Amino acid sequence: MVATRSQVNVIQERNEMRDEQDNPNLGNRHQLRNPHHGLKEKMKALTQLYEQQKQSSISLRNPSPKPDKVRFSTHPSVDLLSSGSCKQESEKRKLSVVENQVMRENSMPVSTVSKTYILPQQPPPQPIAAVAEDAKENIAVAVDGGGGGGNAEKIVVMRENSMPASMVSRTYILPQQPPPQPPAAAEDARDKVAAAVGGGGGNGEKIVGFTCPPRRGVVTTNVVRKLSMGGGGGGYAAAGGGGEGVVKNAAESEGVTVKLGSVGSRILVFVRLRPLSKKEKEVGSRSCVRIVNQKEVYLTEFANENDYLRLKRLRGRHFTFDAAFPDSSSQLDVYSTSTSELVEAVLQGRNGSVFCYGATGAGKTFTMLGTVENPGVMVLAIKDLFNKVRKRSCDGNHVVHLSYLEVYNETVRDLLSPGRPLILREDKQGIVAAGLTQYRAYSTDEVMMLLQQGNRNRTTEPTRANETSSRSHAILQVMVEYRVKDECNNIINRVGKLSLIDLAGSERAHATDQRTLRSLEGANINRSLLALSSCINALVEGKKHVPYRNSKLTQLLKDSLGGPCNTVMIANISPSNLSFGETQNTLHWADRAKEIRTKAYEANEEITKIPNAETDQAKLLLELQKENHDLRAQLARQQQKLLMVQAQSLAAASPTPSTISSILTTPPTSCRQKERKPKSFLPRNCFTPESKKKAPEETVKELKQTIKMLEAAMEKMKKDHGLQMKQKDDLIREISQKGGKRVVTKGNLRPKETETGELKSPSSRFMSPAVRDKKRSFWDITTANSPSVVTLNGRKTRSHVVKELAAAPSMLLQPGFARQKP
Ligand SMILES: Nc1ncnc2c1ncn2[C@@H]1O[C@H](COP(=O)(O)OP(=O)(O)OP(=O)(O)O)[C@@H](O)[C@H]1O
Repeated sequence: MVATRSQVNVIQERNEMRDEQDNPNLGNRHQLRNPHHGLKEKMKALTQLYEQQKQSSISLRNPSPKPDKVRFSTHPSVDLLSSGSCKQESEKRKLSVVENQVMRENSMPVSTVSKTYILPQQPPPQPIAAVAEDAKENIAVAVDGGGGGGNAEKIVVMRENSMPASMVSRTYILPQQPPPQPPAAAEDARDKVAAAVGGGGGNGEKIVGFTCPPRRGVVTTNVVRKLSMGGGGGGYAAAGGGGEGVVKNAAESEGVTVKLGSVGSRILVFVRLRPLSKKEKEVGSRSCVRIVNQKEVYLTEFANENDYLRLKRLRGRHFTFDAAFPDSSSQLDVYSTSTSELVEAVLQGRNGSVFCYGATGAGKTFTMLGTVENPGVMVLAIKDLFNKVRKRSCDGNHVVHLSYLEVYNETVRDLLSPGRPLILREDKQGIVAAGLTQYRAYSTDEVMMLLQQGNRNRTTEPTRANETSSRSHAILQVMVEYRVKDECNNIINRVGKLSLIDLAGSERAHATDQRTLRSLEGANINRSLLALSSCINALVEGKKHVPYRNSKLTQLLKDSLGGPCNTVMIANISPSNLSFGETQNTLHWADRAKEIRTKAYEANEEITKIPNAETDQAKLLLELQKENHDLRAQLARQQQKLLMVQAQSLAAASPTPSTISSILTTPPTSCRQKERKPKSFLPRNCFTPESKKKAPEETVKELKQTIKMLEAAMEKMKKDHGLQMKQKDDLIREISQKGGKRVVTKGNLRPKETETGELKSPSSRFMSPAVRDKKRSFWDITTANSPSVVTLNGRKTRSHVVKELAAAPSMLLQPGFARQKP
């Protein structure tokens, strides 16, 4: 008969209480011996209270002849009737309550305590009393469940933290992890412990807890691994998911979030369970895998029907991973939990690898490639990548390159342009397949097309386990190059590489196909997978030499396993009990792989600095261009001013309207010059892109010359202006001198008629400048459009104006104003 720890404790307490009664001095010793004394005291008090309340309710229902003699307070330690006799009575009752309980617990049928599942959920901190209450409830469940008796399986689900030690029937804690040993030896050791505990395979549940001390350089997850062997009606039927005793857990509905870097730089391991296939259902296979809490995988081995000795014996194992996907998980669930962060990291210039591992037909290709309706990780990753690239295209330039290869029978082949086998070479980038085609991809559709093309070239054959079994390992590599300028104008070049690997599945060789091509393929696949396991072992054990060179596959995976890379492993498993061996093997290696640590790394980033001298010259060029622009604007303003002054002075000095109009309308010399030769002041290519190609010194020289020319032009204009002013002054002086000698009258002004009696034309009267000055009219000004005829003084005369009027089109020549010809 198996006694639970709680039962052992209660018996112990009873003995201690008796000892205390016999010898009160033992109280101190008891306290020292039991570190949980306080908790137990409280538990005891609570148990008593519970019993007291039960008693009182019974007594209320069946009133005793002396009902008033015993009354209970709400707290067991406070007795309202504190007489000496009552105290004795209550002490006696306390003892009898404990005895009753022990009796009941001892009489519980063993088969009722069949299993204890520990959920790693962290409850909020509770007061000790609450914990004790919890514990009591759990005991009650376990004990009361016995009422049902028989072999019925009872499952107690409780939180890890709230579980008192007394609840576990037997817990063997191995004090120290034995030195690293080959997997088979480790397996053996565990089995031995289990066998020792399981004994003859009685009815009771035996639970063995392993607490592994942290390995060298390994992050421990503080999860108690359990190996359980049961017999009879108990055992792992519920864990097997065979339909009986299904454990429902609220935590199942919780989302699993796995953050890169949140667990250091170790490989993240996920497990994906596929649904039972039609074929498997037809042959009546049962599911032997169950996923609980989205992280834990329970594997059950059902006994062989022909093995009558072990018919009732079940063997199972429990594994914990970063996440475990049940058969109902969608492709998107798998992608977003396992790979989406890797894609983001690749855009930051980091390397990432995802590889699917598992037995043939376990669902590796389905996870990686998927179908048209259910695209897998490769397709979803590429879609996501291009979406992200499109969103960031405003920041810089992205270039996506793609390659797709397979390793078949230890030869590497290009799937995008099949041809001769490729040779692997090691260079500073790592192991590369020489001559592998790198396609530049511009869109998701294009990549999809390339993928389809590559998959058509991939070697697949129907096998016993899978109609379309991949007989090769396929590696799709996507390289993303990202170029951007930072604030200092430096060019940052980031290169990230994402490797998506669909491994071939191993299959057990059968005697019948020993000499077939399939068996040769199988042998090669197994060889490379064996090489992969050796590498995993070496990496986990921290060995200096990792045998990557043992196979082409491990050579290609060197970066992903032990290099600077974010690596994700998806272990695919079948739920069928017929594939138990393969599933156990896969889970075992996945569990090992969890402990591989990848190298610390930084983003593959290259910064190209633009030399300071170059930036200085570029700055100088810009400054000079700006200065040039300002000077031109300034010059234009000066010219405008100058023109205004000229116009005003001329208007004041010379009444010739045409002169004024010509000044106003005719652009200044410099402007005319500019019009004719627009590139005379500035170099032809000052603002053209070619100017960038010229040496800055040359540009500076040209600009200086331009400035000089502009200054000279301005000087000339000033001189002209001064000259004109002088002329004006002379003219005024002359007029004033003439005016001083004779008085100008109308008569004087009128020219004397010639002796021939010939009358001068009226226009001759207007020869005098004084009169001309006075008689300026609107019409004269309008003639400004006429071609300028300049006199000696450089001014126009009215006669000229009149002459011109006939020729020049003016308002007078407009209809209604037409001048009659004499
Ligand atoms: N999660 C899943 N949901 C539905 N069907 C699945 C799932 N996983 C796998 N399958 C189906 O199981 C069968 C085998 O899967 P798959 O070809 O992916 O196995 P595999 O591990 O790649 O095998 P091999 O190593 O021989 O290539 C396929 O018909 C596939 O559609």
